[in-house]
Amino acid sequence: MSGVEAVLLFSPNSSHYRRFAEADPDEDLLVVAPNNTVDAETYVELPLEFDNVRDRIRFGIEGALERGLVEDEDIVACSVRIFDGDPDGVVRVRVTESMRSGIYDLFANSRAEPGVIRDVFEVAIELGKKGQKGKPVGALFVVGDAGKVMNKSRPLSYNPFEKSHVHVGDPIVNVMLKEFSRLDGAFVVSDSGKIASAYRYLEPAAEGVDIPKGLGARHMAGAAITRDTNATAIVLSESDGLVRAFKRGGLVLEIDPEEY
Ligand SMILES: Nc1ncnc2c1ncn2[C@@H]1O[C@H](COP(=O)(O)OP(=O)(O)OP(=O)(O)O)[C@@H](O)[C@H]1O
Ligand SMILES: [Mn+2]
Repeated sequence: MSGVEAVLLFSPNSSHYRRFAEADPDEDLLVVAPNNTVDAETYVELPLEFDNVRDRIRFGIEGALERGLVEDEDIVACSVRIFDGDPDGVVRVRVTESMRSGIYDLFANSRAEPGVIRDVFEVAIELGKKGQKGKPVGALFVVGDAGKVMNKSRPLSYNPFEKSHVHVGDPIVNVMLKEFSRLDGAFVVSDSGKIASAYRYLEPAAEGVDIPKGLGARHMAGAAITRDTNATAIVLSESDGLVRAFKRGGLVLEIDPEEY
């Protein structure tokens, strides 16, 4: 394709991929898909199939940016599926540095399953939009590496999820999470999305944790537990209404639920 820096093929089938690869062997061809089924040389993992084309493209480009495969101001062509079936559309996009939101890193490189991160993230966004009965509410979700997280925390109250085998993403669970978010402490969620506990008081070591000044104890505890374990923390702030994610002891994402 002329006038573009690279061609991004979103979830191509093998004949589709071959057609592009043979048409112009010198072209920078990137495959963006959940799995590299076509054995592409340059491949960006898409941890989730986004239904929305705009989200899918933005996410794929962010992944390519993270990997240094495209850069600010590049014009790229994205071959994507817009209707059902095989890729059926091409969208030209100007890559901008602002596409690097942190979402890609959050989903692609977390220990928990990407779908679990998404489900928890969506609960936090929804809670942030609506609050609890119209009042702003805060919440702290610690996702992944749950055994270690449990070892570095203690219960503030009885655990309503004890012996239950419920998972995030289940509509009834979302109602429960929102209900329990009025109370203190953190939710602990396993790699596969099982809710291990509510009302956990986190006791991680806080040295070496570097988070923006002005954030309080909830954010500090959330950030610190991700340095002490391989968990990801998703925090909704009661005071400023933002959803933040922490990994490896640092802030990776900050989003206003109203704009998401
Ligand atoms: N170590 C901890 N483990 C679990 N939950 C905690 C911990 N520390 C604080 N919290 C929870 O965070 C709540 C708010 O605390 P604080 O106001 O200090 O946090 P914050 O970071 O300013 O969050 P917000 O922006 O929501 O006010 C507490 O009421 C408590 O439920
Ligand atoms: Mn506070």
